[in-house]
Amino acid sequence: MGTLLSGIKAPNDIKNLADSQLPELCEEIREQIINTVADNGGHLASNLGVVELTVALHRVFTLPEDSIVWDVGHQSYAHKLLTGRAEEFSTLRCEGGLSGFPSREESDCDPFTTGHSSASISSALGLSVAKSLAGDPGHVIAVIGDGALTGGLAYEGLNNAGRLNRNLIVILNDNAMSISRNVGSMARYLSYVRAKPGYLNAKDSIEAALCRLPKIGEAMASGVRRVKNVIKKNIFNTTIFQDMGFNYYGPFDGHDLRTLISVLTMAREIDKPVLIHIRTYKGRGYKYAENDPSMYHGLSAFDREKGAGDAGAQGFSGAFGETMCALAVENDRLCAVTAAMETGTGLTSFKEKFRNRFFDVGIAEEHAVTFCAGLARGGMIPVFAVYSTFLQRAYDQLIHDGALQHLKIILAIDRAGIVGEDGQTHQGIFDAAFLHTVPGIHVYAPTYYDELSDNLSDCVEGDAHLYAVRYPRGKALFRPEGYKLSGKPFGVYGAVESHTAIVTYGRLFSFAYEAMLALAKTGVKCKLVKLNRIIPLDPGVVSALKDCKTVVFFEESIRTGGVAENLGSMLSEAGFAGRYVMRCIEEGFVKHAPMFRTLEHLGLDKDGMIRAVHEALQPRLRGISEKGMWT
Ligand SMILES: Cc1ncc(C[n+]2csc(CCOP(=O)(O)OP(=O)(O)O)c2C)c(N)n1
Ligand SMILES: CC(=O)[C@@H](O)[C@H](O)COP(=O)(O)O
Ligand SMILES: [Mg+2]
Repeated sequence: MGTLLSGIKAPNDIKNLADSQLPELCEEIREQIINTVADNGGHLASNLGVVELTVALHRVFTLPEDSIVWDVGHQSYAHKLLTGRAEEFSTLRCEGGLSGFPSREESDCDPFTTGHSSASISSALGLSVAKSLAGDPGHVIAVIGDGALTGGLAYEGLNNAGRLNRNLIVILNDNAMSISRNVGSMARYLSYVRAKPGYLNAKDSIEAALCRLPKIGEAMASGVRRVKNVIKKNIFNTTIFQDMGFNYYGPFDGHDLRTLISVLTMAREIDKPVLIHIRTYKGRGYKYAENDPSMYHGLSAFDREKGAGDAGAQGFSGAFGETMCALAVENDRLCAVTAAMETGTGLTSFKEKFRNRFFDVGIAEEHAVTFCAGLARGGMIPVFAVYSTFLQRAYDQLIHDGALQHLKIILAIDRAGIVGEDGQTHQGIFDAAFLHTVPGIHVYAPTYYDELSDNLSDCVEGDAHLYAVRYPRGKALFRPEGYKLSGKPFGVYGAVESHTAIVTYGRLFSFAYEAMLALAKTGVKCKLVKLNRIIPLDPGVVSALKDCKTVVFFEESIRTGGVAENLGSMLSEAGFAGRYVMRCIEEGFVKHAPMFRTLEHLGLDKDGMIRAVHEALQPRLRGISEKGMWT
């Protein structure tokens, strides 16, 4: 670690450095971030883009009295390094180590634990109002990217904040990129604002004025007043932000420390909402990331000298993308919709081949579902490819705009289940539960790529209602020899006459099958029920299980409201008198760790399953047998 950075042991230590040392500090921060992400994986390009901004924020504001809310939070690495977490930074995204996102548990300089986009203005506004009510003078700053500004929630925040008579600073970090190139009218508008010549003149004169601003110290007050006056004269009056009640300043060079510090110092003094528009470059300071900011947005460990290789969409996402292309050739009504996750969901080749049927709607999951409703109403067959965790945003739209209208919308739910290093905010462990409450939906959980294709093509062919096909992050696991697609809602494998049953779905089937084989070798014969369609469950599943003495259900999902609970209640109604054990995710939030380590911890790997079956068969040893049917 660089010498300046290693001297920063606590929040606000940065204030002990001289102005002249700050560029070197920025270099050290960049080095630290590049090396750590090369070792551990993580979000590189976005973090490299905000190094100067972060340094400027920490120079001007005092944490934790003042609060910085990073939108999404994937760009908070420099902030971590400057708030007493430099020593532990090498543990970033590792099990037991620092989170890759802001985390309240980690530091009181992280006001919120975040990972989902477009929420910063709302939460910063609430915090600011609370401070005001409590008589707390602290400032609140929201840093939001141009990509995050495509999310509707951001406008709800802006709308609400516009009339505030208190200092609230929103920094728009405009790098013209979401994960892919930013899309939509707002992106176009920002590029217009950035490029408008009259505007640039104003910017130049503002910058010239700012350069004359004295150093922090005695002369600050008059300097700030002077700059405020100059800025007032040069303010660009016609931005949407100005119209919404914000004082708008910018766009400024977001890599120019002196300008940033001066503007922030000025903005701190204004008892109104202020929006500071800065232009930054994603990947700044690492040539590979500068050249391909999209690939370096978030990535696995790589060789720093050689850079990362672009593997393209692989695993389930790759299979989904290929299937979509194949289906689109046969059916010209098939459309693909993504909420700013084109590459992650495997839709790049669909976009290239079927440009007029591909829609990146920005980070706008609610809109995406309702937009799909419109497409469906107009006779198209929309497939919304979305990560499980982000679909949470669109619950009402599924019910009101989709299910109630009896429209055919297909959800391709990627990253369903444990996702690994992104951790708590990104685990896909809620959809299987909340989709139970969406009337009429059919949800499939393929274990293998050909099952995914089969399910998707059935949905495209099927009647008019909501469908979801949910599949995990990464690749398919063990496939039993001779395993064939059944095309049925469930299948029964192994010792079909046994009174001991394992039930599961999705990728856990692979582990369950291996567990079943291992148990058989030790004389414990089980049947294995694989659920292909998890909502609604086929009544045949109940028939296959109701005479069992012991049923153990493994589910990579939150227990409350999940498939295991639902099956339990169906069995109960059918008069099941055996022991029903559910091994699901009990804790609401599962921390970051490698995906398979997490499954192991949760007892959802092969060994965990073997243990659970043994325990279920010997309940008295654990002293829990008399407690009823469900455990
Ligand atoms: C609700 C939601 N949808 C999607 C994402 C995935 N996501 C994370 S960062 C990102 C792009 C953000 O772009 P921007 O705000 O401009 O930040 P940048 O990376 O460019 O600094 C996306 C789409 C998310 N975190 N939350
Ligand atoms: C910050 C964010 O929300 C995304 O960048 C997310 O981390 C992507 O996850 P995958 O790596 O699984 O595509
Ligand atoms: Mg951006």
